[in-house]
Amino acid sequence: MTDPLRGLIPADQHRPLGRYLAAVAAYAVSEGVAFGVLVPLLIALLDGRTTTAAWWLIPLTAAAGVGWFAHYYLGSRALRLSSAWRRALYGRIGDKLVTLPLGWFDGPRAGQVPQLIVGDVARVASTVFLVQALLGAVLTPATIAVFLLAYDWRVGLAALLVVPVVLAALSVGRRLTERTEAANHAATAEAGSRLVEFAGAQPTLRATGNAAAGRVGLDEALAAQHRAARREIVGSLPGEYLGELGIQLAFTALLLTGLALATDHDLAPARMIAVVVLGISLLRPLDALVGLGGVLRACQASAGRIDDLLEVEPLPEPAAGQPVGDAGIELVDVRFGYPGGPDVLTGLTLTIPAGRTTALVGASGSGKTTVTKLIARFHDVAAGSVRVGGVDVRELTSAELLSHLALVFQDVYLFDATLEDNIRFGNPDATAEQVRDAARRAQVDSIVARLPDGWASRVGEGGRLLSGGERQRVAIARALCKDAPIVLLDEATASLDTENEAAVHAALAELAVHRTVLVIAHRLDTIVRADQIAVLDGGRVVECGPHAELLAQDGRYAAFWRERGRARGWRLHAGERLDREPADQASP
Ligand SMILES: Nc1ncnc2c1ncn2[C@@H]1O[C@H](COP(=O)(O)OP(=O)(O)OP(=O)(O)O)[C@@H](O)[C@H]1O
Repeated sequence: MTDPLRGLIPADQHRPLGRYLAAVAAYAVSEGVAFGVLVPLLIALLDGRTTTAAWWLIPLTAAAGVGWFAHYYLGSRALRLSSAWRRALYGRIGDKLVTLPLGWFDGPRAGQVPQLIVGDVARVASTVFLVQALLGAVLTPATIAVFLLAYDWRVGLAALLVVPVVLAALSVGRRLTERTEAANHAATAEAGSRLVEFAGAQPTLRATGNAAAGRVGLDEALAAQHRAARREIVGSLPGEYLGELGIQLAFTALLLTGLALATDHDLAPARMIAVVVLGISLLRPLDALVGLGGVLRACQASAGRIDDLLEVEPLPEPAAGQPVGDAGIELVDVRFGYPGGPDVLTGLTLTIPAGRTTALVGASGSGKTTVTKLIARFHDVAAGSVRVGGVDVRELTSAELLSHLALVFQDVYLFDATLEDNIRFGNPDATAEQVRDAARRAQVDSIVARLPDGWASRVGEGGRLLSGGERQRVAIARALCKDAPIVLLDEATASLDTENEAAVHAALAELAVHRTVLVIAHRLDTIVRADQIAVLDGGRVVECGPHAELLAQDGRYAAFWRERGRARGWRLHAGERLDREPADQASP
């Protein structure tokens, strides 16, 4: 077994694995012995010596008995080992996931986790069965070879000489077949994902009256898959024929050797038949051996991916944190860029006063979300510092930091549980009264009223049974239940109906009471009401202050405000009052 696989074997499974391997070896050798013992039995039968043949039944029965016992033991052992490995790997991956930097879940590798958990763990756990097949394909022919050499070294030597030729023919054949198989697998996977995409895009395609155009990519993928399948059928034939040809030639070589020896009277015909049959049984498992090579490589690749995840370093943390002062936040000369990308923040400085609401505005991609993620320490800054309550976030343990923060992001995740369970998730120690109170303040009780089972209604996986605005209200209730002094909020960009709009606003107003709120503001009235507005541009804060002050400066913010106002058909009156409540969003 190779390194990545070996590294994933749980320490407490080394001994059981050793016993298992010994049983596998005993089983494989017993099979070889059974084949070997068949030769004298066959010779005795062909010579008409039935009593001698009957005596040979004793070692044959003994070998079969050992094989039967080992096989029985292996069956239960393999299942137990593989489920122990699977359990241990799930445990290690679970333990790792809770230590991964939060930013890891933003990255491309996070999308591979389902495949890792479903496919790769199962494949690594199945190596227990693979080892059995591999050892069988090596030890059984090796045992047969010993018998063959003992019965007739010339036929034995001929069999051993053709082994590398057979292996080479099988390997080349297998490679040819795998190449066309891989192309077909890729084309099939592509067609599958196009079909899934086509299904998911139905509402958009129909709404835009573009259903036919949406099929183009799918039809192309299906045609490509059809071509690849045909190529696989035609392309795999030479490979299969080559492997088969190698085995046939090897059989012929053995047969000719036996015939030559029999013709020269060096080998009795009965003995010749028996040893040639034994030689043929030595070559047969080689086909399986070559096939198992590909499976082993797939297992190694899976083990490598699991290993990569387990190797991800957590962000360094102090053993003990420091007392946090008030709920203010400071970002001082912060530089940050995502791995492999340009700097997103290029010396950003911002003070977010405790107990006040600060709105972040800026063009799409200007780094608003990144600022909130740096405060929650999804990533570490490249230069500068992020301080919460006067303490650098790198000097706090992650549990301590997150205990001061409530995150209400747009992609809020709700569990397929009841509304009550979802809200309680913010604070598992909350009493039923506290949960209901948070729900009431976040306007969740009106959702409860419309659901068939009220508080006991489940919200579906990811909260799909609720609308976007309702999901955000549950997330706000969760934050209220947690009662953290700092709230990082990404306001919903989805258009909300009037009722939801009003409810979300009321919930947000409740959340802002006595808390430090940093809101990525998309709605104009959220911006107007903020205590201060920070305008991001070029990776820095270019303007910061209350709405009236920034308007008076007549700088970047005022230009943005005028432009948005014109675009939405709104007019700004003296005193910064909008002439109507915005029912639309405005992502600056
Ligand atoms: N996980 C990530 N990996 C790599 N690049 C990222 C990642 N997240 C964001 N970015 C990039 O960083 C830049 C800033 O993104 P960010 O999401 O912070 O901007 P934003 O102002 O919140 O944008 P929007 O208003 O559109 O949500 C963008 O160029 C974005 O493509």
